[in-house]
Amino acid sequence: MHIVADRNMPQVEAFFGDHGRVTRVDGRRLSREQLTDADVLLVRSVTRVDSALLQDTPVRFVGTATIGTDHLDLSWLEQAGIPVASAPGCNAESVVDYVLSCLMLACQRSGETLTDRTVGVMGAGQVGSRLVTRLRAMGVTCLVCDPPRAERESAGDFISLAALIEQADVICCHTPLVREGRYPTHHLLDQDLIGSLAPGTWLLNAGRGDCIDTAALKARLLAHNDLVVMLDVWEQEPDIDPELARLVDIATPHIAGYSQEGRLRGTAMLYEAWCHAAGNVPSRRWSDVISAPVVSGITLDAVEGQQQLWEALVLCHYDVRRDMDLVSRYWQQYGISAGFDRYRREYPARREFSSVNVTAPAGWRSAIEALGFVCHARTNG
Ligand SMILES: NC(=O)C1=CN([C@@H]2O[C@H](COP(=O)(O)OP(=O)(O)OC[C@H]3O[C@@H](n4cnc5c(N)ncnc54)[C@H](O)[C@@H]3O)[C@@H](O)[C@H]2O)C=CC1
Ligand SMILES: O=C(O)C(=O)[C@H](O)COP(=O)(O)O
Repeated sequence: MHIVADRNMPQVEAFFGDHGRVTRVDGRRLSREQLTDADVLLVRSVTRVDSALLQDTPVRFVGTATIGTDHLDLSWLEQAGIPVASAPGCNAESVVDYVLSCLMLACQRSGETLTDRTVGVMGAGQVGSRLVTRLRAMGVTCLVCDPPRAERESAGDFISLAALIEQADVICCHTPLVREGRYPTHHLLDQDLIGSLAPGTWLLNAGRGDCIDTAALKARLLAHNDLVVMLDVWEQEPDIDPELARLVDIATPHIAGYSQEGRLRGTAMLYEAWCHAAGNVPSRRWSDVISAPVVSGITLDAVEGQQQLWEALVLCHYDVRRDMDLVSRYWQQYGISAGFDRYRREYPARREFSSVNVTAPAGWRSAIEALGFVCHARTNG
């Protein structure tokens, strides 16, 4: 068996190596000629998988180690009878960790307390619903907009996008890119909605870049510069608008889901799906191949308040400024487009909050666990 895999997918050899030959490719530039004897194709979000790529190739299984599937022509793949696997939820915890790092940095910069803000979450799937769970456990008021879920579920406290924009002063976008159907998300935040954001609103996008009309966003920032904007995803990646990247408060190159756990779970989920399709029993799990964390424990002592604790803990473990600073160096050195992809390829290790055991006075246990860390409570503190 010949397995062709994106070079930016970890540990493919460890999972698939016993079953065939693995060839690594640059997923951004993959061509049909590279697939003339491929049986299995494993991609990331940067490869468009459609008839132009796969027609007349022997590929009989496609796996994408991502949550989003907008880069796959699913209807053509179904018509062609090629089984497809994605990795729902694989990196959702990682994205939530990223969002919390951004929010804590915004609090630190403005001197605000997160519980004084109201967070509006657009898209309450694997990522959005986990974010809401953590924020509500922290005591933060959350509003949720998810029309497909609102339609399907009788219970739930979903509101419209217009109401969310009116009532929330932090807006987090976690919608997939959907171009057709009843609930399209392309430019979901359009010029009018961007114009209606109250001055001082924090706007974060870790869904897909095209869900926001970024020309309109840039125009507003140039005219008023009255929003705090945090973008991990962009229109036209990797060739993103450098002026917009300079204007926003946090600019990262689509790495919200890049925890080591998230990336390994992606590979492992494809391996499990392929085993299932091929009638094999999986013999490896992601936890078998992950390396030991550099930091596995943090001790908190003289904590004065909840907000101080959250900022200290989150930014001590994962400070998003690391990624902002490093990628801006990559952009200077390699240019915007090449630097964007290169930083993602060489992404420095990041572990999820749940990998860290926090030792702290017992009274802080719930505030620590709400964030997603493991807490070892000291009764004498
Ligand atoms: N920045 C990054 O590194 C990452 C980005 N993503 C992106 O985040 C997206 C969301 O991820 P998941 O939560 O795992 O996906 P999911 O498929 O579990 O959830 C998406 C949710 O969005 C809702 N939705 C669909 N159309 C909507 C609309 N018009 N308005 C509001 N909500 C709508 C759906 O009903 C669903 O509940 C992915 O599709 C992917 O594009 C995912 C992982 C990492
Ligand atoms: O899972 C998703 O969906 C994502 O957006 C991934 O984090 C994107 O990572 P790559 O597949 O582009 O490496």
